[in-house]
Amino acid sequence: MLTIENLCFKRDRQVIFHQFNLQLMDHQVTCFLGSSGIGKTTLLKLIAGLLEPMEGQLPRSSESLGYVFQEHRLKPNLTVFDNIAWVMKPAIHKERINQLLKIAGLTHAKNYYPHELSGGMKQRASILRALVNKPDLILMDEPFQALDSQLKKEMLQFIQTLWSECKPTILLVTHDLEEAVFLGHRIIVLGNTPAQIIGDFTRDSYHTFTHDIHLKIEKLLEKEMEDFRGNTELASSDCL
Ligand SMILES: Nc1ncnc2c1ncn2[C@@H]1O[C@H](COP(=O)(O)OP(=O)(O)OP(=O)(O)O)[C@@H](O)[C@H]1O
Repeated sequence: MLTIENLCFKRDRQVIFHQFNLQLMDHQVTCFLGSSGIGKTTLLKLIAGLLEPMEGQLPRSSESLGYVFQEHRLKPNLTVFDNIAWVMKPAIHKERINQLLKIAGLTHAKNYYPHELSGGMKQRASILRALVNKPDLILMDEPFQALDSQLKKEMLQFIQTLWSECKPTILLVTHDLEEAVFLGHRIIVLGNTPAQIIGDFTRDSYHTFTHDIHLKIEKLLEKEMEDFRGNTELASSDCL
């Protein structure tokens, strides 16, 4: 179980989390949805230990943690293979890189440099880099946003295959409900300021999210966007 207790965090004067609590099951994919700027990336960075909370308890920053950032962050002077090998722990056999490249359809590009890759290939390579050490916890921040719909489908399938391989705990931030429904065992919707959980949905006994749940989440997101627009308009009229 991954437990966040009484988390408080602010940026400049903006309070992003105030006494925020969350419990997440191990070996599940949990997806976070919510309007832009609500604090989804901040939450991942706090969990990863990249940001320090003002108060509260976060899960211990696990040694075996993989982080897929919004942008690919590949080293430009290393090939795809070497980018992955560069972060690999000595205990892991290099054959794992070849296996992962095969699953991701990147075998032919293993000796390419990042500038020779398409956006989707770069993103796949950076996902492999985050997975190579078989981390127990994988944090993914909108990893598919740069991909076209076909590639996104393939990547979703790819992540599902990788999840079935060793069942890591995955926390995925996304704006795409279909993506969350496809991959998530649980979907958490964040709203309000400071951020709160305004929706929390788990798959039903048939292991799917029902149509009803889809509609509920869509409604929550729409309402959240309306409130967000309202607040932005108020804020800009305050400036006049
Ligand atoms: N480096 C920073 N310095 C100051 N404020 C920041 C910084 N990064 C983010 N923020 C602010 O923190 C708040 C939460 O940002 P965060 O990136 O976590 O939101 P998000 O929900 O991930 O948004 P998006 O969906 O657009 O990626 C926002 O109001 C943002 O302006």
